[in-house]
This record gives sequence, C-alpha cells and structure tokens, in this order.
Amino acid sequence: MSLEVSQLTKLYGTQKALDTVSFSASPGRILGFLGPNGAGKSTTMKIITGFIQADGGAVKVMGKDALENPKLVSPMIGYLPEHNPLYLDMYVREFLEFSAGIYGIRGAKRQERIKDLLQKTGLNPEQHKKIGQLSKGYRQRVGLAKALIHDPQVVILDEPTTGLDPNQLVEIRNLISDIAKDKTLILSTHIMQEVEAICQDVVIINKGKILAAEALENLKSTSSEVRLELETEESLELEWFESIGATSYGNKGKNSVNIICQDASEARKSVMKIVQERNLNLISMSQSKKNLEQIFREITK
Ligand SMILES: Nc1ncnc2c1ncn2[C@@H]1O[C@H](COP(=O)(O)OP(=O)(O)OP(=O)(O)O)[C@@H](O)[C@H]1O
Repeated sequence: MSLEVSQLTKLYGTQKALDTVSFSASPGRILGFLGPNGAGKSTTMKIITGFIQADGGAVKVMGKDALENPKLVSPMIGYLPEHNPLYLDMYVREFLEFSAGIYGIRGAKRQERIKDLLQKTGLNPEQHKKIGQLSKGYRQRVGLAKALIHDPQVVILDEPTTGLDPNQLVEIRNLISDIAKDKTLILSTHIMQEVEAICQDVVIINKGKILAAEALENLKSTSSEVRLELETEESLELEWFESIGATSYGNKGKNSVNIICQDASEARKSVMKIVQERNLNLISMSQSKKNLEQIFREITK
C-alpha cells in the first residue's frame, strides 16, 4: 500500500468533519473518493497533503508517517486542489518552471521534466500562452502538470473534471488513467459514471464516516439484485407485479414499471405470464444490474 489512512478524525469547532476515517490505496490503481456535499472529502485530502492538521489518526505515505514528518512526505504527493489555484498572469512554461523550482528541480533535469509533462498533458501548443488565456480544460492540464512536476508516487485530484465540456472531460479522464499507470491515484468526484469509467477502487464517505471502501467490482457484486423495466402500450398497476417486487413506475409514467428482484429468470417468467393473462401489448422489457449511482444513493441516504 502506498497510502494508508487510519482512524483519521477532524473537528471544526464542535462539528466532527471526519470520524475515524480509514482506507488505503495501491499503485497502478485509481481510487474514486465519493461522497455527498459536505461529506468530508476535501478535509481528508487537505490532511493527507499537509494543508491542515488532523485531530487524531494517522496517514502513511510509502510507509512514512505524513502527520509526523510532513516535510519528508510532501515531495511524495502531487495535489490538484478543487479550485485549481493558478497564476493567471504567468505563461504556461514559466509557471511550470516556477513550480519545478519550488521542489528544487533545476537545470537540465527541469527542462527534461517540463518537456515530458508538456508532451504528456498535451500542453505543447499552449506553452507560450498566459494561463488566463486558456480554456478550463487546458487550465486543468496545467494544474495536473504542476501536480506531477516533482514525479510524486501518490497523486490526489479533487474534482478535476468539474465544469469541463464532454470532449475535454474524456480527454482529461484519459490523461488521468495514463498518469495512474505508475502512480497511486485518488480522485474525488461527484460523477458516478466517472468512477465506473476509470476507477478500480472506491471509498464512499458520508457525514465524516466511511460507508464503503473496497474494489468497485466487489461493491457492485455484493448486490445480487436485478432491475427489470417493463413497458407496455396500456397503463399498468403496481399491484399486479407486487408479488415479484415491483417498486415504482418508470420514466415513461404508468406505461412502464420497475421491478427489483433477486431471481431475474423467475421474475421474467412471472412478468410474461401477467402480460399474457391481462392481454397487454408489450413494447419492451429490459434488464440491468444496479449501477454505482443506485448503490451510492442507497448507502448514503
Ligand atoms: N474551515 C472550516 N471551518 C468550519 N467548517 C468546515 C471547514 N471546512 C469544512 N468544514 C465543514 O466540514 C464538513 C466537511 O467539509 P468538506 O469540504 O471536507 O466536504 P466535501 O465532501 O469536500 O464537500 P464538497 O463535495 O461540497 O466539496 C462540512 O460540513 C463543511 O461545512
């Protein structure tokens, strides 16, 4: 494990923003850090990165105690904060040179590092522009390049894709997946599809408490429930399907019904029997497993 967070606690006045938070992250994997607004995500990230202090617990980065030795651990972490603070009047290349200088990276090594990052983040054509002239997606790339300038082992990104258009969103996600190949990457996000698209591990936090911390596949497979959606030309009554687990009308109103069941095969047979007995005109029947958004809503509500 390159990052181990154990029993982290943080108080703001009397409010417990973090309550014994524990999870860990491994190299080569992306961990999606999920939670509703105010759950404690940014607080956790700020503690790991040494921006604020914890009131209890421990953080280990590459086996070193981050809370006891912040100066030793800080170079091992790259951080892109939620609002990506950049100097808008600086040129892209100038800003990266400045950022490298903060970590004491100088001379040929600095030039090589910047060349590599401009290439990796697709910033080459923009390197002589002022940061203030860049689009939001390109500013995020500058923030990512800055977070990576000192080649950290652990990279923490706080909502890096918020506000991006669909094309830039895909490009930044691809870039994040590429970065994660040889690093431990933690990604805070509200976008469930993002987690399903690029994360292997997931941590769900709510009101300062961890509700789930495991591989995404495990989290999804713990729920054996299946959702059937039936659509007919006629209006349907939930009570006809009660015995097989109908829970609500679907998006298309009373002409479609959602059925949550354990045994999809039996449920489909029962549905077809009802369709025949009531002489209904079937438009469609579809089947899906619970997605992360449904699991998230269930465990955080
Ligand atoms: N400096 C502070 N002083 C007092 N309370 C704070 C401070 N920072 C955060 N909080 C509170 O701590 C709780 C956790 O906040 P935090 O910003 O960590 O949540 P979050 O999960 O990152 O939320 P969001 O998704 O909205 O960014 C919230 O109730 C917030 O109001």
